[in-house]
Amino acid sequence: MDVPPVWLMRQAGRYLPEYRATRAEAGDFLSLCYNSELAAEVTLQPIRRYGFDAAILFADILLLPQALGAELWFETGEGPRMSTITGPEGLKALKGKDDIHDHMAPVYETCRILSRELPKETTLIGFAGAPWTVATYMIAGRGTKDQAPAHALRTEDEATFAALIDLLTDATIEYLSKQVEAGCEVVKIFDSWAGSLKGEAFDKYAMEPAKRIIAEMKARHPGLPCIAFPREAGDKCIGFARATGADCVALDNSVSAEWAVENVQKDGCVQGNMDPKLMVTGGQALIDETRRIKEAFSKGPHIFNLGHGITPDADPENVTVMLEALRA
Ligand SMILES: Cc1c2[nH]c(c1CCC(=O)O)Cc1[nH]c(c(CCC(=O)O)c1C)Cc1[nH]c(c(CCC(=O)O)c1C)Cc1[nH]c(c(C)c1CCC(=O)O)C2
Repeated sequence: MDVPPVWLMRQAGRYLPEYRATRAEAGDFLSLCYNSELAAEVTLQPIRRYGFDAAILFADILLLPQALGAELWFETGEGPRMSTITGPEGLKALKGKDDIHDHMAPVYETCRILSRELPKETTLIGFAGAPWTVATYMIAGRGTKDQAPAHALRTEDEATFAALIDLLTDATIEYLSKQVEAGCEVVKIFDSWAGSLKGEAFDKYAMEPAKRIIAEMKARHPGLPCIAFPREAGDKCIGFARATGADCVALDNSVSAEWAVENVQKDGCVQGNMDPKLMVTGGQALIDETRRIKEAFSKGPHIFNLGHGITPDADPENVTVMLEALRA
């Protein structure tokens, strides 16, 4: 059986002691994101330790709204906090799609350092949040369980909501294009809250923006591979690649590998989808599940990954155990 390429979402992160040391040197998470040398260093750490096939740029999906003028900070132990957009005035106060690049210059510099320093065989992945997911944070000012404030704006003032999605779509294209010009070889669009859009709203606000971003990225950068991650979209993953032009659909662990083979992998490459908890609990279950997922997806194109990011309580040794089981 062929060994699939492998990398992990959040592979640079708090479960690694060397990440925690570099983050302490930077001061805090956002300072780390904007310190090109240190952001490149934490991107490289899991590559040195594990030899993953891909490195993902170290940054965050919420840097883009910050570049557009939103306030952003992280509350220790809680997560991101932002200024809120509740109506047309909030939207009007934002900058234009082309006004983000001075703010993002350190991120582009991180890409340039990485494209010099990564081993030739390691693919550099750039990324952005999908417009819907980024909008949920900009509207609520924080992470929410059910994205209720964003759904409320969508139904109560759809003109403002749709204009925000359009701005984010356009700005994401400019942002990702610069990442590619600076050396990223693949781009990934994270739609972490895609699952809370239903029916026509999913088509309009998850599928359409992804389609527009991917079409423009491919027009500007012919042949650029694009990964889409419509997290917890379930049945909506069926046909998602064809509808959006994505070359690969990243799967969360709410769908079974067997279901995904029949319904999603038949159209092209899939990425995923081991439960991140196994990186905490380890043991024989981790080895068995690694082999089971590898085997299940072995008849078609597959990139091994988790269904969501590796968590801070993961044991770094379990990553080695997984890699040995996968590469055996
Ligand atoms: C929703 C979202 C965010 N950021 C991201 C998403 C989409 C994917 C997902 O669903 O996880 C994406 C992201 N965030 C980060 C990356 C870097 C690349 C990677 O290693 O995958 C990527 C691709 C670094 C990060 N982004 C964050 C960390 C932890 C920062 C730290 O305290 O050191 C990292 C490594 C912080 C962050 N950033 C965000 C939240 C909600 C949090 C707090 C939760 C947490 O602490 O884990 C917003």
